[in-house]
Amino acid sequence: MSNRDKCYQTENNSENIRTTGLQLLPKKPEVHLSFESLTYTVNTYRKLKKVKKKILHGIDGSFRSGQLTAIMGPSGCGKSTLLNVLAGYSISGSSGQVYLNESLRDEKQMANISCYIQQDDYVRDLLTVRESMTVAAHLKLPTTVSAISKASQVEDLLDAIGLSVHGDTITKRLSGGQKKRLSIALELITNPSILFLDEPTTGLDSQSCRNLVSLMMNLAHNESRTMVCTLHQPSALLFEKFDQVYVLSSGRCIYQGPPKLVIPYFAENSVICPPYHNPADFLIEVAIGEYGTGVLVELFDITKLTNINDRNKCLTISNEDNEAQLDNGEYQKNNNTDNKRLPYKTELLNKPPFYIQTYHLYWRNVIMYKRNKTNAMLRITVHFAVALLVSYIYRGVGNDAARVLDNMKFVYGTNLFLAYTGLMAVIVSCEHTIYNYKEHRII
Ligand SMILES: Nc1ncnc2c1ncn2[C@@H]1O[C@H](COP(=O)(O)OP(=O)(O)OP(=O)(O)O)[C@@H](O)[C@H]1O
Repeated sequence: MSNRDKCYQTENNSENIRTTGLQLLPKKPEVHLSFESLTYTVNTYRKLKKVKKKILHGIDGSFRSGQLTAIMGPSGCGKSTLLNVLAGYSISGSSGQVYLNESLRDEKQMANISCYIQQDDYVRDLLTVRESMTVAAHLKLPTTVSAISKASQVEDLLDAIGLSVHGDTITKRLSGGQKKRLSIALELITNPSILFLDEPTTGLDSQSCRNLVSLMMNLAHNESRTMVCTLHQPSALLFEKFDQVYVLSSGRCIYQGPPKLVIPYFAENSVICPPYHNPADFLIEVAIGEYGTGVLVELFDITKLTNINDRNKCLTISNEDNEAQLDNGEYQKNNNTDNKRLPYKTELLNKPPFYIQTYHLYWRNVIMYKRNKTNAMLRITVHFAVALLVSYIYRGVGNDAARVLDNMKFVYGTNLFLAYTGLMAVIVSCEHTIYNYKEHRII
């Protein structure tokens, strides 16, 4: 059976979601991401005084390749901050060690092997799905890859992600779930080993959530990627699909392990889940402190202690062992043989040169201008109107030597007008520009 045929059908869904191993770039190595004593501090201001605020309090953890991990916790507990720090977006203010297998994280390597899919879908509204993918392929893949190969990879990925039938649809017409899948496909072009997703299920209905989680699960299980996402309050059905959950409470870890072990683990620490309760809701209630802050302190300490004893910190119980461990009543066990940090090395990706990137960005903008006719017509009309007005005011002035100062004002004014109207476009699209910078880890 070819890789293409290894399709995966989600339960009770109308859409097929498939993953594929067909990639132009060589498969990047499996990467086991772990971190020790991770702290993140920001500056806040109280009555003009700078005050340091700790958001992450020296947490440890480990996210394994081939697993889908959900970072959970109440709002404001530091989920996105943890994702930003791990992905290398928030460097200043953070301390502690982040490991890629046995090596300490290197910023360039991290950018090369990972991608970060943010909560907001930054897909270009006016491009079709296929055009978005093609531009991304031209911007991200090396020039040694031919245009035909890039096109075939785009088709392959669209097929894999279940969007080939929507290839010619303008992205603003896509549903929320389809946009999210397009965001993932855009990142899969470079074949990353680690995918970070910030609240991917927010705003999606239960069916789309299930489809998306199934897709992430496939990417983790079938292609041995390390998938880490933040999650708010999933349904019980969705919750148990994850391989691992990492629970934060006020910037501290209170649990890491398989979802099935949550209830027995807390029960062992005298926190009993009420019957018929969604375990995900129960987790959040514990993390908020509804079962007492004393329990939370105990849970911090136990998790920390387990982590200190374990070289790779927080719990990593392999899936096969889950049932057996559940039966034995063993929860946070160290798995030293599994956790050995493996050597990690990968070649940095050669991005296309600046002039090629500029060329593709230029054509992307031309397409977008052509599709946004109202905007283009408005700009042309404004320029014509201003030209007519200025030429009427300055009619016959050019030949009059007594009005040199007026001529100077004319040159100054027209230059200013042209510069500002050009700059305005930059200011309006500034948000996207910042995102692009972030995407390429420039800031
Ligand atoms: N640069 C910053 N300056 C001040 N406070 C910050 C900064 N960044 C994050 N915070 C604070 O850190 C806390 C954690 O923020 P974070 O966005 O990580 O929470 P979260 O768990 O992702 O929340 P949500 O689920 O609501 O998105 C919040 O209280 C937030 O206000």
